[in-house]
Amino acid sequence: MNALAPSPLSTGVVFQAKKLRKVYHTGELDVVALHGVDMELNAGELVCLLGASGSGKSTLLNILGGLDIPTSGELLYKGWPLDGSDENTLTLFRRNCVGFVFQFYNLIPSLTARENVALITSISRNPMTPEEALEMVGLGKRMDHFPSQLSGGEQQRVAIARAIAKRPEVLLCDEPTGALDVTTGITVLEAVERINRELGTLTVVITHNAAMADMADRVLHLSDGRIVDSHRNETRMPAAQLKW
Ligand SMILES: Nc1ncnc2c1ncn2[C@@H]1O[C@H](COP(=O)(O)OP(=O)(O)OP(=O)(O)O)[C@@H](O)[C@H]1O
Repeated sequence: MNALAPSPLSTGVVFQAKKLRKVYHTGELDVVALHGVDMELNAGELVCLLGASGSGKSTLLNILGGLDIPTSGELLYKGWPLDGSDENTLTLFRRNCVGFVFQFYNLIPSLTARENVALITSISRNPMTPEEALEMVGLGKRMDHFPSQLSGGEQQRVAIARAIAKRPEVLLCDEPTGALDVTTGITVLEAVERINRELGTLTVVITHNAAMADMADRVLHLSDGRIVDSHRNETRMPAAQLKW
């Protein structure tokens, strides 16, 4: 089966990056955001990407999600190249295989939670219903509310429901709790944790917050565009028990 078609989740290595390098050219200045990243991400893992501001976390996540391409190096998604050498592969990958959650929720204000999610389910090939997706993030009772009637944490959970409604193999979250207080942030992380556990979605979460790393299977530390440390947690702490 084509790995880029919607399919049951796979096992084994999902992403393989070799010597991934990203240089931004701005005027006369070249900024090297990634300095040769090597890594593998496996099916069903919950991975935390930690690092200081400017260390290259968003650059790496955007490349993993097919929103950007590396300047050089190799990136394979289940053997398919995501390095820009094949635009068709990138398009299919973005459409079928990956869901994104950003710090700001980017919901359409004039649509209800259900309608925001339905925008995606209407163009996906094997989606959940918007109701199923909203139930998964604990918003079964708020489906007909507009974004302005929801708290920040609830809006972020709608954004998560929208990201996972197409049943992507990969969920990429860029500072999903960055705009939220601790208690609300934890409800969002609980939703992420549940999706990873129940759907088996490979989930990568960017954070500045080292306390969040305890909920992950694996923690990758980025510094100055390099992975400087990678460790595996023997047990995952439930998101509800995290403190920061
Ligand atoms: N579009 C761009 N053009 C030029 N430089 C960029 C661009 N995007 C990022 N950079 C630079 O690349 C480096 C890595 O940025 P990146 O956003 O990936 O870091 P980050 O770890 O996600 O930071 P933060 O936690 O602040 O979001 C930084 O030096 C940044 O200024």
